[in-house]
Amino acid sequence: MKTALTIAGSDCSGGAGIQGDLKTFAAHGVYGMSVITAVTAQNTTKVSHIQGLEPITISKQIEAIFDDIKVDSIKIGMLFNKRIITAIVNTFKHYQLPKIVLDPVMISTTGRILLKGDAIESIVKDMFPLCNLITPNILEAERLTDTPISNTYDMETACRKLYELGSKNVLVKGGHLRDTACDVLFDGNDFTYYNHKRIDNPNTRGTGCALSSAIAANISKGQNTVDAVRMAKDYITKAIAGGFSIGSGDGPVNHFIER
Ligand SMILES: Nc1ncnc2c1ncn2[C@@H]1O[C@H](COP(=O)(O)OP(=O)(O)O)[C@@H](O)[C@H]1O
Ligand SMILES: Cc1ncc(COP(=O)(O)OP(=O)(O)O)c(N)n1
Repeated sequence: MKTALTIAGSDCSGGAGIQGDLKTFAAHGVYGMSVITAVTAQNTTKVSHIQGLEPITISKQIEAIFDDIKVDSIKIGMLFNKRIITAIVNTFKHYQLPKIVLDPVMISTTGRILLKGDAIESIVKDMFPLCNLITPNILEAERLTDTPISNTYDMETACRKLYELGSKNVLVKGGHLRDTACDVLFDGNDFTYYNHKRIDNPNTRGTGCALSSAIAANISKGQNTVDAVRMAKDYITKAIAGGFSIGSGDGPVNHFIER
């Protein structure tokens, strides 16, 4: 059995974060494990509370897993603050790491800050160089490169700038562009474009989490990065098409449809 680990925040409503990641791993037939960085109280309309965990609690979770179990890939999501990032990076130093897919989660679709300002610098300096792939959305890529993005040409420019920050591959996701859902991958030499039709369904909660954990699951199963992203993009497209309403705000993507 292949394994995958998510290091992320808990979303009690089950659409994003740890809960969305574990559903994605299960749908890929990969054994999922989790290290929780923060507990959020959120639903389809808002994030009402966030409690970052103490760094020691995060380090101990990582040690418990790596001291005993072979980890075939890691997905990293919500990191929340600088102390948490430092704890993870310091604990990682004791282990041989598999490929890491990092979704630099900064803000929820419902508008709540999920990464404190002073933590952005730490992610870039300490985390990006450890990663096989980073998967910023348009807003995150704009923030990280300080450049506006409105089309695929701008996405390529952002990919080049982000690549210089140390990750081996960069995927800029186009879900927030108006009339396309094109994602752009850059490996330092070549671009790969994943161009799917935009789906008209507001129930897209957890798309970024599901995409990055699907990529990690595919890497666990031995896929290279280009194919892992292609398969994950097919997965998320179907999951968005099947997204459903469960509350008064936008609902989650669907991990349970026939594929
Ligand atoms: N309406 C949509 N139709 C099709 N694909 C979408 C749609 N919205 C997002 N996606 C895709 O979902 C994935 C997550 O993208 P995005 O929404 O940009 O990330 P995030 O959830 O981190 O903001 C990407 O592959 C993106 O292209
Ligand atoms: C705990 C937690 N982590 C990440 C997110 C953001 O999820 P994402 O898939 O990027 O997008 P939305 O669900 O916000 O549309 C989150 N909300 N909570």
